Amino acid sequence: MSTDNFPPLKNDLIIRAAKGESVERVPIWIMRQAGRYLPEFREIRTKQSFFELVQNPQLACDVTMMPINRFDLDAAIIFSDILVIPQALGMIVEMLPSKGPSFPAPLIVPADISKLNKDCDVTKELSYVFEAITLTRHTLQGKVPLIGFSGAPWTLMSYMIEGGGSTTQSKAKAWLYKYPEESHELLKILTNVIIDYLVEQVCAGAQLLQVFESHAGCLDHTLFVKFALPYIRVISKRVRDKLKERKVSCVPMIIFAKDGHYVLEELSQSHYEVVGIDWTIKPTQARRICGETMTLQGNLDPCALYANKEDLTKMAKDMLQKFGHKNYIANLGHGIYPDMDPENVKHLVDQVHKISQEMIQKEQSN
Ligand SMILES: Cc1c2[nH]c(c1CCC(=O)O)Cc1[nH]c(c(CCC(=O)O)c1C)Cc1[nH]c(c(CCC(=O)O)c1C)Cc1[nH]c(c(C)c1CCC(=O)O)C2
Repeated sequence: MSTDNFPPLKNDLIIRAAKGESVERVPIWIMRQAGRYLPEFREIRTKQSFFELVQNPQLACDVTMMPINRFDLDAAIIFSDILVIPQALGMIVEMLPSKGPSFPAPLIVPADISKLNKDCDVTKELSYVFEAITLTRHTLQGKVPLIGFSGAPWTLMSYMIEGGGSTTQSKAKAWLYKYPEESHELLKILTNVIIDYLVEQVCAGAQLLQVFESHAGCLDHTLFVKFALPYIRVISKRVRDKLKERKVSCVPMIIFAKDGHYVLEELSQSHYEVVGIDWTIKPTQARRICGETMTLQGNLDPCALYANKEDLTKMAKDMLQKFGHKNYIANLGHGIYPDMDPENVKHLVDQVHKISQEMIQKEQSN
């Protein structure tokens, strides 16, 4: 499928917001917008395993389109997972029904790094993601932009050592204290793969990129600055350089470090157009730290969607007033939960549009 005849973009609100340009209404998308809270997703999951969906470009495209067909969202995000990178490096990852991701053979000691296929050809190993992106760009017919993504090095490293979810990340953190050099070696391997992966996603048609540092919250400032931040910075720089070399226009990049309020200043100076924030920091404080010209994304508590519609409207309004309509992309502060009522998602999306449009019109008439 061709990558040089994509349909023209009809809604570029999120791209304009990411670049700090003016918008007529605030764009909104929802992290994990294609997921188990949608009955049509649960239906398709009765027939296919999670990674069967991810690895089949047509099915991945169909799932990506599910929330776009239902709600007035301003971006699609390619249906995939951050754990496709450990898979490309040769690790086995299973998605267990009530447990989430699981690695039957995690990395235990630094010598295990040598088992990784560190020179893997990303173009080949993850070709299904690139095919899904190109197919989805055509299927979207320019309705909204398509976001590509990757996990950040520390988050991927911690999954590869923990072998699944963990509240303390203590096995992975032990590496940082006991084996700092080998930890850097692993982080460098991951960074190189992530860079190639993101560049290929843009070449395949991704119009924005989000880097997920989901496990920022278990580090302290010193560890983050040593083991996470340098790689986050190298990624944004090298992705831009590599795209330039290939004469492909760069796309806006979003860094989202869950629970990363303690490194917001550093993240806002890491050459990403957008900083995503969770609900543990006040919007006004995030603005103060990141500056007026930084585009912020977030940060409604995902549980706010359990509230009644009237209260949800108030929370949407409050969020818009605090962030302001400029340099802002509305979103939750983390992924949506599987038991959420899709009706409430629709309400949030529509209210963000309605309220922000009124705010902007009122400001223009003054
Ligand atoms: C940490 C992480 C993962 N995956 C991801 C992250 C970073 C974001 C975050 O911090 O949550 C990213 C991700 N995972 C998924 C997407 C798809 C795009 C989207 O709609 O946002 C994205 C962007 C689909 C998914 N990834 C997963 C599902 C549900 C799996 C299923 O259908 O059984 C979906 C729709 C599984 C997954 N994948 C992962 C976990 C922890 C789980 C289990 C938890 C859960 O079930 O929600 C790893």
